[in-house]
Amino acid sequence: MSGRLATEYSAWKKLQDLYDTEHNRLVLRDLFAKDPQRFQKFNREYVSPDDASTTFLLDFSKNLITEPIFAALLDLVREAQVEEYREKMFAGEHINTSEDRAVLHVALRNFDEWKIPESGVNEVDQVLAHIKEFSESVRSGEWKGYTGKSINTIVNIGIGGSDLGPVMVTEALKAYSKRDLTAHFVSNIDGTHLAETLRLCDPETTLFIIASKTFTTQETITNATSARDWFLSTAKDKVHVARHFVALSTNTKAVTEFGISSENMFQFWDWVGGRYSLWSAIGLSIAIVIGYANFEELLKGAHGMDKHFRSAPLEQNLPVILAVLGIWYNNFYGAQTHLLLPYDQYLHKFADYFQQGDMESNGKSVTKNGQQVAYQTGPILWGAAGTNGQHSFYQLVHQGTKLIPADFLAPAISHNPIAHSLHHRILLSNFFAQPEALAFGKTEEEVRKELGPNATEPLVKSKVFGGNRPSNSILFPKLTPSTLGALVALYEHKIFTQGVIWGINSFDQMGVELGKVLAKNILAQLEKPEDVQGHDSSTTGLIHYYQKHRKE
Ligand SMILES: O=P(O)(O)OC[C@H]1O[C@H](O)[C@H](O)[C@@H](O)[C@@H]1O
Repeated sequence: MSGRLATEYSAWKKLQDLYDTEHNRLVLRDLFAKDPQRFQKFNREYVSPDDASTTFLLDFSKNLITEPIFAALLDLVREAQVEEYREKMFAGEHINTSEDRAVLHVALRNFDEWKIPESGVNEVDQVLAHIKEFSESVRSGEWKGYTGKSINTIVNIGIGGSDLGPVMVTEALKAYSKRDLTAHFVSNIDGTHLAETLRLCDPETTLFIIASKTFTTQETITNATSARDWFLSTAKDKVHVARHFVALSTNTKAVTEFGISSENMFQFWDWVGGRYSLWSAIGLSIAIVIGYANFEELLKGAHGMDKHFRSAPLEQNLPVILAVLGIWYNNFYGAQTHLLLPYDQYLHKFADYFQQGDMESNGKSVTKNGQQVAYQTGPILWGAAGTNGQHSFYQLVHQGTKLIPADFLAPAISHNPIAHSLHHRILLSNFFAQPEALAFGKTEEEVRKELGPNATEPLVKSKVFGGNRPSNSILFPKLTPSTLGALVALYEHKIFTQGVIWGINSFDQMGVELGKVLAKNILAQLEKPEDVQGHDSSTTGLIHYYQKHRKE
């Protein structure tokens, strides 16, 4: 985030030399065979500074690194002044330079630990109290709809960061949810999303939570307006809107204009980035679903990781370690993507969540100083919950032509130990086996031995696993609110660290604007063919085809 080109650092040049001279020798089979201490050297246990039960193990021994490479990667962190930029973030300096904003999601879970001199920070506790009071009154049934019935359904209407965080966390912590309360999430402008959701709702017992930082996002405002129309088609009187619509936003004026009174608005601030907002008022649906005490545990878990990130020496600092390993593959091995593979069904939205978190943050190609980068920045992030992915795309990960570094995550204990934990033991055996198979593969010799002398050459070749495919394994006791908070914050700070090294601004998202502007222009031209002006022949042809075939 210094804005310097990463390639100018001497540590970068050193890493390039190390890659050029060493990479042919970086064979995991050999590295493990030569060094019985390899696991000891390259694993770290995280224990939250606030709560010893929030803990996990990061095993990064199955990476294509040696101690000198690891040391050089940490030198890069020092040279890029990650520690200085980290302090600037925590101090509330405006490190989001293009928008002249502080980056203070850490202030949303600070619990008075650090004094941060930014306006709004002193209002965080007040908003948390509002979330607590409101979520408790909905959960207890005290909050009544317009006919006097309690709320049994909530619908969060929001998109991007105003959707993905609440969706991911409410799924991840379903074991803690109030089972007689249903939560829906409507994000897409496609009317199908809202229509199919409203079919499941009763206007008398449904609460709509309109989540939008800006309160100008076309999808959210259109969905919210249609939801209000649907509600009023039964409730009739506008005065009832107050019992059934609340807003989460930084934009009081637009919220009031929409017809939601300020006491039903949950405030946050421009220093909360959309993709870092689940800790803010945007988390209201989370608090309603899992209860405020669990929501606070989530925040505390993240805060513990903030403290770790801020104080642990680099060689012990888990976000930093994940960040530099990512850089090693992304920038020196030429890996294009990174996999997130939680072996936990509850985390089935984890990769979706971090697609925005990582790709909207680090999908940039100019530095903070406006220079074009001549190196790769943020990876394409993808993933799925294990073991589903194994029966889908793992073929390519094991035997395809691409190097795809992966993070495997799993809980030691399941919330659902059915069949005497048989399911969980099978799940975990896969969690242990996959990184092993990726790293060590199966040699031609092993295949020949297994198949016997009559096997054809093509069959032998097709069964060889090259191995040497790197991965991290993260194993935690149980998926609790606090552990989830720590894991999310771990990846947030990883993204921060990588952004600083690449010299980019991880906290704006200019790349999402152009399409929005063009869509607005096209929306005004959709009625008549003669209105379609100013486009290339492809876009014009497509719109004309639509106009010929639409039947309203
Ligand atoms: O919360 P909103 O203001 O409605 O914004 C929702 C989303 O809009 C855009 O797509 C931004 O790129 C996202 O970062 C943001 O989360």
